[in-house]
Amino acid sequence: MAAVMASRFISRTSCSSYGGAFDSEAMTFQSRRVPYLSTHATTYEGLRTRNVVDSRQMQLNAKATSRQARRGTRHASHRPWAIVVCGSGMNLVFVGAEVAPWSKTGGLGDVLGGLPPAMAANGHRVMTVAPRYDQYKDGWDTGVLVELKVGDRTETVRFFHCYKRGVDRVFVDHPMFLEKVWGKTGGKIYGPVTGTDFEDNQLRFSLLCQAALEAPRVLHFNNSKYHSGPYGEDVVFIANDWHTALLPCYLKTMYQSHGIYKNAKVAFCIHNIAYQGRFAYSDFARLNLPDKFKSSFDFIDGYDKPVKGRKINWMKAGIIESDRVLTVSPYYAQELVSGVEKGVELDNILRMTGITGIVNGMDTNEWNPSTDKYISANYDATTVMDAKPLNKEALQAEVGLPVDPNIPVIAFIGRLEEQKGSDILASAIPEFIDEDVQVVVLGTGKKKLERQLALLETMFPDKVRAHLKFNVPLAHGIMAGADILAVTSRFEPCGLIQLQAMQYGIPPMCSTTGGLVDTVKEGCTGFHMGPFSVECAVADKADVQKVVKTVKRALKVYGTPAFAEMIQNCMAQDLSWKGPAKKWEQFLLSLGAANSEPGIDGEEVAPLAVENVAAP
Ligand SMILES: Nc1ncnc2c1ncn2[C@@H]1O[C@H](COP(=O)(O)OP(=O)(O)O[C@H]2O[C@H](CO)[C@@H](O)[C@H](O)[C@H]2O)[C@@H](O)[C@H]1O
Repeated sequence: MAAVMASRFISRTSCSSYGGAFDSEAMTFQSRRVPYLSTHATTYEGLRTRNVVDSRQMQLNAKATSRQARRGTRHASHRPWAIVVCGSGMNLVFVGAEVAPWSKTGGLGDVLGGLPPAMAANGHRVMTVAPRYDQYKDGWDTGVLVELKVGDRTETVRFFHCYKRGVDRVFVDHPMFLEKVWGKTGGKIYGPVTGTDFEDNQLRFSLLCQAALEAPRVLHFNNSKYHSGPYGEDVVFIANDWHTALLPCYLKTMYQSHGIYKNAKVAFCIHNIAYQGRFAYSDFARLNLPDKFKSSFDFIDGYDKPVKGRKINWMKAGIIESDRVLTVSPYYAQELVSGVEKGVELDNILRMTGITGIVNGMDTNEWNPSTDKYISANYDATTVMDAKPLNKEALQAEVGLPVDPNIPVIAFIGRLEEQKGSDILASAIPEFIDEDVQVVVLGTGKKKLERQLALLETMFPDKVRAHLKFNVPLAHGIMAGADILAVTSRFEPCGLIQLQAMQYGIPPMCSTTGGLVDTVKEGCTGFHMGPFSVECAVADKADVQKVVKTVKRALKVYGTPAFAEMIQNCMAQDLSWKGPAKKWEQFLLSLGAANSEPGIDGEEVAPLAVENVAAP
């Protein structure tokens, strides 16, 4: 440990000038730390020390630019897509286990894909740090390596990078990530099969947290015309879910106690409290943290998994050790502090720390029915009624259901886990399938839940299709072609699926929980079924009836002027990250990190940039 700590802090003394001139001195510092890398580094565009800018001058330039932007006088006419100029803002570093489109198993990846560009568009300097699970075509080798103490070994990680939509996308390269997934990012990020952790997950995510703390200090980027050099120390880290919960602990013990990152802050965002990272108490030793942190991790529950009795709980520590905690909708924030059931035994801690809810936005570049490359007939609010039958026919043909645009199609898309209540839907289907209706399910997850849906397809071959895959084009095809989206979640922190549905003119039919309450209005943009039991062992009979009743109610409205109005209401909303990004800005400013300033009212940088589509 000591040796690594030493090498870590040498950089501090040898780079005392940074924050001043981002020049070749900094490069020398890079080379000193990792001498055998200097030649690689010079081949990397992002690391070249062209455009040397004095940081103070740079800030003044940025402020002037920002003022011009507010007056609307500065547009990059030579690049018609570059419609944004940036203010001085904040230095933001989002850290997460997945980042779409490079890696995604669900909504966490979407948020780390979509929110950072929206923050960049508002004038902030933004980086994401996520593992390199694959050989991403667009991720370049920075040639920068750091050594980190992970468990009882010293590991070397290498940083890869690309700059997209105003965001520095940093990927942490290490065999613990790359060799696990190796070209198949879907579903293998966390374990060999759904619901099972990789044995070394604690080490993998310890490595991610430490690498994320190094990235703003050691990486020098000149891609943006508004910012250059390293991010430095006045940074706000945004840690997402339990995988990143060690970040505030390492920040305090490895950096702040040595005078580094003194003014940095950490916000901890809960996307799903059901996954907390509970491990054996003895595993605390693997984390290389001083004993004083033990109480933040200490946790006792009544479960036998992964071990009986006393445990460590990563999320608990993340909540306690961060500066502030937030989650992805206001209603979910209320639920989390309401009691043990919804707060999953961390409600007491959250009542102590407090928690803020900001509803998620969605990526309206990826999900735009008027430009969607995956759908048969592109449309907007004025043409939706003409396009829907065409897209429905295409969907029915693709999944092998009888092609008839007059039959209403109910869709379900999601991870097949108890949270999403696919078992509740499966129990309800036989009770409403006699109606004139078809059901299309797209999901992958627990084998038991997959089998249940596959069986329904066998029982009702002309009416039910279960595609047990992770299939992005089909997800888009479903959104364009279906009429109603069933969201049968037992709990739902925010939910992006209902936002995507509304964006495509599909009124969701949803349980009354979490972000579904904040985003779907009964009778206006969708149908509410009422709250469901969070008991996961079996599908509660009363909840099954709520689904059956609401399906029948929705089918009565389908095809009427009231339904057409709901479609219009759905499509009239601005569901993009623009509004939520402003709320995030207010929240992050309230942390008071040094040199934090508001940004500007921006649009997304390069909204149509084709290079944003990452491909393994
Ligand atoms: N089989 C499949 N094929 C293709 N695409 C599929 C798919 N299954 C799911 N998806 C996609 O994955 C995403 C799912 O996002 P959600 O937010 O609805 O749920 P998730 O529970 O994963 O996220 C968690 O984090 C997010 C982000 O904060 C919260 O909104 C949410 O409530 C919380 O549970 C959507 O983009 C959806 O289109």
